[in-house]
Amino acid sequence: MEFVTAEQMREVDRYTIQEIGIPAIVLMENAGRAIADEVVRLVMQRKDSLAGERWLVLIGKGNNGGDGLVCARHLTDAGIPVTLVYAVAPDQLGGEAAVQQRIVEALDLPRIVYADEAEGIPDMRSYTGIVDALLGTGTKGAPRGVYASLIVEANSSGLPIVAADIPSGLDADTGAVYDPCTQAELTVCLAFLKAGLTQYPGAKAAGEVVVRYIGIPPWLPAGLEGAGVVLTEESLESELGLDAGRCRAPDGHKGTYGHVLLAAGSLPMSGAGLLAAKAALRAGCGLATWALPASLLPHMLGAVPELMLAPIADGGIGAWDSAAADEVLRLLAARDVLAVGPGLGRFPGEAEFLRALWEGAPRPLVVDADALGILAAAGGLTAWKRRDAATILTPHPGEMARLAGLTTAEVQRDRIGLARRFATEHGVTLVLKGARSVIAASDGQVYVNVTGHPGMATGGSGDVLTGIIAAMLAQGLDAVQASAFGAYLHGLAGEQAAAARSNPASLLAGDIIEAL
Ligand SMILES: NC(=O)C1=CN([C@@H]2O[C@H](COP(=O)(O)OP(=O)(O)OC[C@H]3O[C@@H](n4cnc5c(N)ncnc54)[C@H](O)[C@@H]3O)[C@@H](O)[C@H]2O)[C@@H](O)CC1
Ligand SMILES: [K+]
Repeated sequence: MEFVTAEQMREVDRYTIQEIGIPAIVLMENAGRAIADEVVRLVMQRKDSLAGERWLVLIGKGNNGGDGLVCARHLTDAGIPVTLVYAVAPDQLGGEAAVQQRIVEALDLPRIVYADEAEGIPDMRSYTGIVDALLGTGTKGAPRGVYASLIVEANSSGLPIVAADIPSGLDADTGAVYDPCTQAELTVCLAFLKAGLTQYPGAKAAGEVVVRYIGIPPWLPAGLEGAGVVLTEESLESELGLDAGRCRAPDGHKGTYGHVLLAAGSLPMSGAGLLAAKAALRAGCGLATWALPASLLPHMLGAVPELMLAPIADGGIGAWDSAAADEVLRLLAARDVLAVGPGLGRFPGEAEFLRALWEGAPRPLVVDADALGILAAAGGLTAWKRRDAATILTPHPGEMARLAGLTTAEVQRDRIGLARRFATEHGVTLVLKGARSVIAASDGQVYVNVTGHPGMATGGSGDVLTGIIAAMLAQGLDAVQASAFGAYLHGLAGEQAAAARSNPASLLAGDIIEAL
C-alpha cells in the first residue's frame, strides 16, 4: 500500500480537482460520508445498535473541518444525533468548508462555538463519541489555542475518538506527535495513507487506520512520487516482484540456494554469531559458514550440526584483529554473501579489518551491530571505497545516530526522511530497525515493514534479522528484496513466536528462528 506526505496529498488533490475535474466539494462530500460510515461501523461493532448514541464533531477552520461538517450531517441522517463544536467562529470557514457550513446551518444542527466558551464543553460525558475534524494535512506546527484545549478535552473525556484523515496534532509526514495530539480509536485516512501514520508515535495516536476511497483515483498520477510503500503480501509481489509464497524449485540442490559466510562472534558474545548463522540456515540458504575466533570453535562444535565452522587465528584470546580480514576474504571467494558484525566486539585494528572487507569483498555485504559501530567510528562510509556489490546496513536507532552524527531522538523524529536521504547519499540499502522498520533503497524508494511484535525487543533479535537477510541474498534476491522480505519474515516469525507463548515478554531471539 502506497503512502504519501501532506505535500504529495495536496498535489494529488490539486491534480484530481484541476486536471481530472472532480469538484472539491464532491471529494469533501465523499470524505465526510466515509468518516460517518466508519463511525457507524465502530458503534455497531461495539453494541450493534445506534440507540443512545450522541456524538460531538470537532470542527476546525480548514477542509478537515469541512469533512467533519459533512460527517455530522450523515451521522444525523443515520440516526446518531450530533453537536458541532466549532474551534473558530462558523463565519470564519472558507471555500468548500463554508459551503458545508451553510448546509448544516440550514439543517439547524446543534452547535457550540467553542471559541466563545469560557469553560470547557458542557457535560462532555453525556456524549458517547467524538469525531476529530480539527486539523488535517494543513497542520502547521503544534496545535494552538482553542485547538489545543479541544484536543486535551477530547483526550481526557474517555470517549472513543474517530480522527478525520489524521489525528489532530500529528505530523503527517514523520509520525512525530505534537503536544497535544489526539489519541484516536480509529483514523479514517482519506484517499491515500499518510506517511506519518506508519511510524510511532503517530501509529499509536492513530489507533486502527482505515484508508477510504473518496473518488480520487487510487493510483498516483504520472510523475507524482509517493513517499513509500507499506510491505504487505501484495506489495511484496507487485512492488518487489517477490513470490511471497515462493516454494523451492524441485530440482534445487544446496548450491542453488547459495552459501552464506558470517564473520561474527567473540568470547563474550559468541551466541550472536550462532544466532545469525542458524537464522540464515532456517531462512533457506543452502550452506552457511561461520568464521569465528579459533578459541571459540571447540565450544561451538555440534551446536548447529548443519553449520560449517571456520576458525580464525585469534592468539587464544577469542577476539578479532586486523589480520583476520585476509582469511575472511579467502573464505568469501567460495561463498556468495558476507555478513559481518553480530557479536564481533570492538578490538585494536578494527578499522583496518573492516576497511579490508568493505573495499575487498566482491560480494553482497551485510553490515550489522559492532561492524556498524566500527564503520561509524572510522568514518568509513565517506572515506572507504566499496567494491561494486550490494551493501546493506542494518542499524537500530542508536547505531543509526552514530552513523549519521545525530542523537537517537533526532533519528526517531523523522525515520522515513532520514533513511531515504542516508541511503541515497551513501548508495547503500538501509534497514532502520525499530517498530515499523524502514527499508530505504539507494534509489530513494522506501518501504515500511509493519509486521513484528514488542516481544522481539530482546537480545539477539537483530542477529537473527542479519542472518535472514544474508540468506535471502544468497538465494538470489537483490539488496532491496532481501532487506524488505527479510524484515517482513522476521516480524512475521516474531509475531507467531510471541503468540505461542503465554507471556510474550519471555520471547527469545531463538524462538524467532524456530518460527521461521
Ligand atoms: N479537496 C481537498 O483538498 C480535500 C481535502 N481533504 C481534507 O482537507 C484536509 C486538508 O485541509 P486544509 O489544507 O484546509 O488544512 P486543514 O483543514 O488540515 O487545517 C488547516 C487549518 O487549520 C489551521 N491550522 C493549521 N495548523 C494549525 C495549528 N497548529 N494550530 C491551530 N490551527 C492550525 C489553519 O488556519 C488552517 O486554516 C485534509 O486533511 C482532508 O481532511 C479531503 O477532504 C480530501 C479532499
Ligand atoms: K483530524
